[in-house]
Amino acid sequence: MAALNSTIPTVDLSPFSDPASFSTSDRLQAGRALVLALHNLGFAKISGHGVSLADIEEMLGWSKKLFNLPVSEKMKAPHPPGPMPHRGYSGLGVEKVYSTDDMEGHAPDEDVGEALRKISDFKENYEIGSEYDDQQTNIWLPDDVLPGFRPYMTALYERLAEVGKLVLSAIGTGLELGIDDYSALMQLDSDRHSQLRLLHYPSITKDKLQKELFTRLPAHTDWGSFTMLLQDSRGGLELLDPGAQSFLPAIPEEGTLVLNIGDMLQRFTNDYFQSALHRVSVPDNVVAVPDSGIPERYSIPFFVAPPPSHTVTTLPKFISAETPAKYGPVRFEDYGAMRAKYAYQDRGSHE
Ligand SMILES: O=C(O)CCC(=O)C(=O)O
Ligand SMILES: [Fe+2]
Repeated sequence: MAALNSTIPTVDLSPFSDPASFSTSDRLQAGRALVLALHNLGFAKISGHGVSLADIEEMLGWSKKLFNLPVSEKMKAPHPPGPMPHRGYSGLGVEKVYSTDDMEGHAPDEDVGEALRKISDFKENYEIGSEYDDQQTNIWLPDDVLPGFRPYMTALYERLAEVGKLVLSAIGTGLELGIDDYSALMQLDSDRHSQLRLLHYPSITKDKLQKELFTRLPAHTDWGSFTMLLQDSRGGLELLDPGAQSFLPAIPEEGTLVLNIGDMLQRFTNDYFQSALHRVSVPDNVVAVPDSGIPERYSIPFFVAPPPSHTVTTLPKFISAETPAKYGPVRFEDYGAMRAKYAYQDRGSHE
């Protein structure tokens, strides 16, 4: 079921997306293949997830339409100055992604947010949540700026939330969880509190990247349950192989999504699945074009997350004498606030 593709396995989830055509034992086999990949690496590529090539083209098409708008139009749906709500448009250099390691090692009087910003992220992003989210309200462009964008993205959110459920059920099947453990796993997915993110990395000269004034996206882990990501044919996403301690490129493969474990599934499984450290760099084979530099890139991650009020605890099944508990219970909302604290310059009420 798992095929090797430049060492990142691709797992076919058709037995879950098209259950009528497959047997229970096909589902078990596919689930086990997924669990094996996630246990070994913390990430995998998935196919057979039910999102067609035409859907993928359409998603990237809308994202391009959005980012092609003049900045003055995009700024009609501005992300607020602080980290919450994490909604709307952020222009180049506004949001800063970082890892927990980056938060440490600063002098007590140092402005950590400013120190992190010495290298800015050369990307623009637009954040969308569920229309039914009771904590964060979407920030939409006025309808006449990009007609059809809001209904398309609202439907896309719902669609990807379903794919997220399918992935989680494949994980639960592969782990062969009993009914109670399975329902605890399912609580790591709230249809209303996940996040759809549109990302655009404009072209940039190699010189700028080499002088280390800018990065596309520095190494970090995602803090939700898991992430499903679509990238265009340019590539650039790299994930750390924890065994080899080297980054593996997620070479774009038509129709596949990249799945990576986030901090909540790591805690839930006591490191049986490790949260994948990943970054966006410039693929080795990319040729810089004179004047414009390295070509632009688009990606669309969907972050599956628990409800904000949910306290994530490790499943006893993953605790033993050889693997003692590593993590205490954590309320997802508190954890997210801690991780997002420096993402925007105005740290809002989370300071
Ligand atoms: O653009 C990508 O491929 C990665 C995006 C990502 O890791 C993130 O937004 O957390
Ligand atoms: Fe990420």
